[in-house]
Amino acid sequence: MNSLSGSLLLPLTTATASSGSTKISLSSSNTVFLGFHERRKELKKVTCACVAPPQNLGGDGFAAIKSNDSLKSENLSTVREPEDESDVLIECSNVYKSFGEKHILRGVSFKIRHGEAVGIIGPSGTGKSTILKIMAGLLSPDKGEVYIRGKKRDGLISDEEISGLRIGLVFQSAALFDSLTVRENVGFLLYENSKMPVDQISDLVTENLAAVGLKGVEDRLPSELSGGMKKRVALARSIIFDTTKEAIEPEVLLYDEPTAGLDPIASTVVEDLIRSVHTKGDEHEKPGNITSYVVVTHQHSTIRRAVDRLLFLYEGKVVWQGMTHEFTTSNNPIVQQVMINCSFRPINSSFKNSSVR
Ligand SMILES: Nc1ncnc2c1ncn2[C@@H]1O[C@H](COP(=O)(O)OP(=O)(O)OP(=O)(O)O)[C@@H](O)[C@H]1O
Repeated sequence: MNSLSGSLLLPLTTATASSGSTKISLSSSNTVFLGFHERRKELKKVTCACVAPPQNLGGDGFAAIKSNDSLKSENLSTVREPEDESDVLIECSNVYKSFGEKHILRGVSFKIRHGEAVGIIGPSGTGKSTILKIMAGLLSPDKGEVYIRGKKRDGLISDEEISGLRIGLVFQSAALFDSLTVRENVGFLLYENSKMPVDQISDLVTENLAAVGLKGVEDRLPSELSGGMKKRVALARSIIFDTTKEAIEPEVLLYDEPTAGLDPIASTVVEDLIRSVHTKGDEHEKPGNITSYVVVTHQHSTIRRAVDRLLFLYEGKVVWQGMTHEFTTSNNPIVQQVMINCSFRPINSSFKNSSVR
């Protein structure tokens, strides 16, 4: 059974999730005739949390590190400073993942540090969403390790009870529960998993909806919202937390193409919201706020507005990583080819359909 904690939320409407040996599947049609209490019981099966033991945090972790993973032709093997490991929240080490004959990830290694805003980019089908799901603990690697605050995760998040870090995944599709109202969607984990009075949860839902620029939509169903509004509701759901808890673990939020399908203005709103819920590792951060986040994106505006550091995934490996502004000036031949093929432009262009092969 999946564990539940704070604001971590992995709702899967019309989707299927594997959880250890248990396969969970839920479609909106499964829930449409149930009352709210029953529907919550039903939906509770598909929420899960990932947590790990606390360690001391510190440092900004923003140094650009070039990787020499698969390319030797570029200046990728620059001398690396000794690294401070105490601020590493998530580490993927030599991760491999195949689906049948398709070898998608072939030795992916990177670290997500306290306070970071990281983007994962790369050609379509290169495994960006797959590595996000592995970080979230929804998929386990075939080979390699995932460390959560220094502790090796064995299997999926549902397989163990560890505490100290919340990891939230915001799905590309927003993945709201179709049969629940906006209020029920946003407050879902608190209704289910906290001792907060219903009225207090309702107030908190309204507060979090206001934080993402939504007012008066609490009683609407997801089908009554635009695509951009759905994404904002999903964001509100991912940042809500139990305000009665004394200690709130830091949270890493993973966004899978948060601006896909949105027009430029709606994209900008979502990108700025992603920034606004980020604490940037401030010493006096508010509990419950997002400590670090990772965004999988094809949108240049998202890269420019919402991300500080980039990981470039290509043919199953991280072939380049560095600060966002360094990407456009990189000497890496693959990066340069992407720039030429995709006309890397500042605002709202996309390289989703391009190939660097
Ligand atoms: N559960 C699965 N079963 C089989 N194949 C899968 C599964 N998940 C992903 N794949 C395949 O793995 C490859 C990588 O998928 P993934 O969604 O991670 O790529 P991506 O880089 O995020 O692509 P895009 O940019 O188009 O969203 C694709 O070929 C996809 O079809």
